[in-house]
Amino acid sequence: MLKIDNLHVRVGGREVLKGIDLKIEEGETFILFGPNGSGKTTLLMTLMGFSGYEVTQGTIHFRGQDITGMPTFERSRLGLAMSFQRPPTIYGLKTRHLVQMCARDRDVDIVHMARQVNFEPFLDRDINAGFSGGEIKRSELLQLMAQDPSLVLFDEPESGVDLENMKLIGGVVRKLLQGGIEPREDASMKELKAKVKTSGLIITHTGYILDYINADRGHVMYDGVLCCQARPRDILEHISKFGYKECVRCLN
Ligand SMILES: Nc1ncnc2c1ncn2[C@@H]1O[C@H](COP(=O)(O)OP(=O)(O)OP(=O)(O)O)[C@@H](O)[C@H]1O
Repeated sequence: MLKIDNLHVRVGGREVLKGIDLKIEEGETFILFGPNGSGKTTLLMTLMGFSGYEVTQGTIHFRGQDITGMPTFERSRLGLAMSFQRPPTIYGLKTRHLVQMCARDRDVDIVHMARQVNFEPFLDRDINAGFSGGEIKRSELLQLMAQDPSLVLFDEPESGVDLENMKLIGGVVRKLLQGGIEPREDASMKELKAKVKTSGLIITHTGYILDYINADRGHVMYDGVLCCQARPRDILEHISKFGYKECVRCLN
């Protein structure tokens, strides 16, 4: 599904990613931990192809295609999507219209989808304008549900979310990864069963999202390199006990 080889990325004149190798299989969810400023968001932004993230070495393959130099909209059409930690406010663009754009030519019922994330009352508000932390996450999820990607990148799905909203968001993230989102109320069982699982790459600091999803593998990003591959729960326990200093030891 995704194959990253020896990826080096420069941001703002500084090398932030220093040789990333990573493979994510179809239907697999991969977890990324790491201290602030280690380069996790940079990896996600580079995978989406945003400007300002200059690949100086290495390649990114997605669904068998080399996407290293591909524009963002083409990556999105290939099935790559991202939920941002701090998405921008877009005045003059209603949430309903953005969700419709995300769906492109899929037959979706936006109101039915919005109900699944408790977001119906927000459809006619400008995108992210005055939205709370939890509302921003639900808006992001609704866009992803409409888009129906094959690989979704989540940048800290828990940030700014209270515990009650976490339950809702965690449940929808699980459904999204399992391919179980109903595009319409009348979607047939056959249609739902035909949907394959979605792959995921999730950045988390707290690990709350692990209570809702199945994730077998994780890594720590430390100063632009990946280290300490293990089960996500084990990594989290280790970081809680010893901090990230053990990761430095592992790199030497
Ligand atoms: N546009 C930019 N110009 C200059 N430096 C940048 C830019 N974007 C990111 N950086 C720097 O790159 C480094 C990695 O940032 P990044 O956002 O990828 O870290 P992160 O691991 O996601 O951190 P956090 O856990 O705090 O979200 C940081 O030192 C950051 O200041």
